[in-house]
Amino acid sequence: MTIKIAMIGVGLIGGSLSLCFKGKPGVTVMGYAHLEELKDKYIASGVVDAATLSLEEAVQDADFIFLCVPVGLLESYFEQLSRLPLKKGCIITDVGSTKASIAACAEQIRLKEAYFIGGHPMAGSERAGVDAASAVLFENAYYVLTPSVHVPEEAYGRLSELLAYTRAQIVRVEPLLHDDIVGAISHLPHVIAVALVNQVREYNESNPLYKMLAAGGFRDITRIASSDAIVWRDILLSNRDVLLELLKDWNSQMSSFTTMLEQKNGEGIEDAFRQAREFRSVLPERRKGMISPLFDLYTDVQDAPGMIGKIATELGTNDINLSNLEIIENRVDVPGIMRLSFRQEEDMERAKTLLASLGYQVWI
Ligand SMILES: NC(=O)C1=CN([C@@H]2O[C@H](COP(=O)(O)OP(=O)(O)OC[C@H]3O[C@@H](n4cnc5c(N)ncnc54)[C@H](O)[C@@H]3O)[C@@H](O)[C@H]2O)C=CC1
Ligand SMILES: O=C(O)C(=O)Cc1ccc(O)cc1
Repeated sequence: MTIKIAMIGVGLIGGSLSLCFKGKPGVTVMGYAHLEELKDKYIASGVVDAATLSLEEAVQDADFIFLCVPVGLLESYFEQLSRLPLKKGCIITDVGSTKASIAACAEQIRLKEAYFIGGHPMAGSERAGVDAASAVLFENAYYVLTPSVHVPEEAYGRLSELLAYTRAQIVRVEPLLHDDIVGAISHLPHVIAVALVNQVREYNESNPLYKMLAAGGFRDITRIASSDAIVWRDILLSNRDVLLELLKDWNSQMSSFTTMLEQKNGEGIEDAFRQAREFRSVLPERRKGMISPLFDLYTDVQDAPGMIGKIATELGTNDINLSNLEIIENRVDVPGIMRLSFRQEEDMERAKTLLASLGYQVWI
């Protein structure tokens, strides 16, 4: 069986998806570029099998079409696709960071013989362009899909099956709920990071010592302020209503700090820090992701480097899929704990039995 995938926009996300699919049995990836120099670059970088400047040629006979352009261009591409001859049963999906506007567009322009399923891989970086693409970008991340009621389960299943190549975990979410949640956990933090960096940038104009001393921590917590301006302009404008509400709440959080400082309310400041720490401590600790937890197993660590190799080999030999392995060190002079995370509860149970039989002390 052959599968043709058309990638419309081969940047960080389109390029990373292409790398996940290219070379898989029967799969060919065709990139669409809107500029001649990009077409040559896509081919030269080896992320796609072929590239074209013609949208019609890119999508001809495609089984899957991925729209990987900035959010502000999604509707125009969707509309163009609805007027092109597409393969019967073709699945069009997107990777936009907002889901309500493209879902509304797909609701208005009903495709005849193709299906639209909105998508959002919940992983990325502050980098942009095909040079930043990576085959492992989505591993261990969540991948949101927002199928409408008109999409048959068969089509949803076909897309989920293809996305298994990304090694991400599929989560089904309603578009409006997606935008509310992602607005709070991703879009608002980007706004805050940019505002914070710009505030310090302005202070720095009168005293360059700000920049000099801002190395390290400040740089780390504001990493996302280096994200692509066009991509983020489109995301914020597309999720404008949600963000306006979130910013009202953010302003009231800031006002509460202003009041506590004016009133020298030390107890209130302590409470704010304690409440934040408590909630943060129950956030899932996996590096990428948002909703469902992993299944975790713990064991004492005597010799971390040696044990990691041994345990990973034992699990691999027994076909147990380990999702993540982490050493949690509390103090430098005290042996830490190893956390083994599994996507499937069954894998965790099998690992527990296996490691216990090998003499390891394990607990959940
Ligand atoms: N940056 C991130 O970490 C994430 C981004 N997304 C979403 O993925 C989408 C793509 O973003 P990135 O890959 O980060 O951006 P990018 O800038 O790396 O890639 C965008 C691609 O679209 C192409 N493009 C720009 N204008 C075009 C046009 N008029 N016609 C055709 N192609 C055009 C660019 O040449 C580039 O290949 C956006 O909708 C974004 O919201 C989703 C998850 C994570
Ligand atoms: O750089 C980071 O950490 C990100 O926040 C990446 C990111 C950007 C946009 C998305 O829609 C999802 C993930």
